[in-house]
Amino acid sequence: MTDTRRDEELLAVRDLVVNYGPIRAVSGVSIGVHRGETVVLCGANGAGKSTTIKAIMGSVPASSGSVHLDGQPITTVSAALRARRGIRLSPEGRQVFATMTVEENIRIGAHQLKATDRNTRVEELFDTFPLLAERRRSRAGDLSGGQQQIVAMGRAMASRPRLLLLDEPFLGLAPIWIASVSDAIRTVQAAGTALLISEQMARPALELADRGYVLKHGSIARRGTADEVRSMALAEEYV
Ligand SMILES: Nc1ncnc2c1ncn2[C@@H]1O[C@H](COP(=O)(O)OP(=O)(O)OP(=O)(O)O)[C@@H](O)[C@H]1O
Repeated sequence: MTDTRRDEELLAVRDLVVNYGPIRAVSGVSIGVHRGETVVLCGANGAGKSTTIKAIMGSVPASSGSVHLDGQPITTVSAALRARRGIRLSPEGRQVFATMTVEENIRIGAHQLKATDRNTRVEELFDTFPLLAERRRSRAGDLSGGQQQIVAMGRAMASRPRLLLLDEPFLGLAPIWIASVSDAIRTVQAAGTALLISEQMARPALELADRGYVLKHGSIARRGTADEVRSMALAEEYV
């Protein structure tokens, strides 16, 4: 018997429509992410990237269409339950808990693990993200944007997700921090975690990706390998 699960997509979004009242933000989007794969969703401001990511996480409802994780429908499942099933989001604007330390932020991310596993996981994260270990006792709000991005990713990785959603991880970062966040993303990839990255600044994200989609006015305008999407994005000035 062949192992069809290996070929099956980890995340399958089909014909997703999201309306905000009378505004249609996402209009029939179909995307897939395989196990261990990195996929970029790029497009201009307002194209519908964040809304697609939020609908996958379950923080905005799908008006129609479906979302499956590992072949199981999760379209109407709460965000909390999706997190338990292995999807985690590092949101646009990082949204770290500014008055808490880096370690406290990471511990919050680990809350769904068994109590006996939490300390081990937190130490594992400090081993894999040395930049977090260096700032372990710093207030998260005192860190630079790039450092906060890595805190947000560490917090999301604390529960060992199978799929990590990154919404605009490079937004507003200086080149040196783009390089550090790229390194942190490579660490996530090395752990075997699948990634879906929403990014207006497509170039650094596509350098890390296997495949990409280009969203325009709420619909998928293009799709292809990272190289193909990079050429399209260059021609259309997304990068
Ligand atoms: N809460 C909301 N209520 C009403 N309209 C919204 C809301 N959030 C987003 N929109 C609209 O939905 C469309 C898609 O927005 P979305 O934030 O998903 O795009 P985006 O590609 O992520 O853009 P950005 O790069 O600015 O985050 C835009 O027209 C936006 O104005």
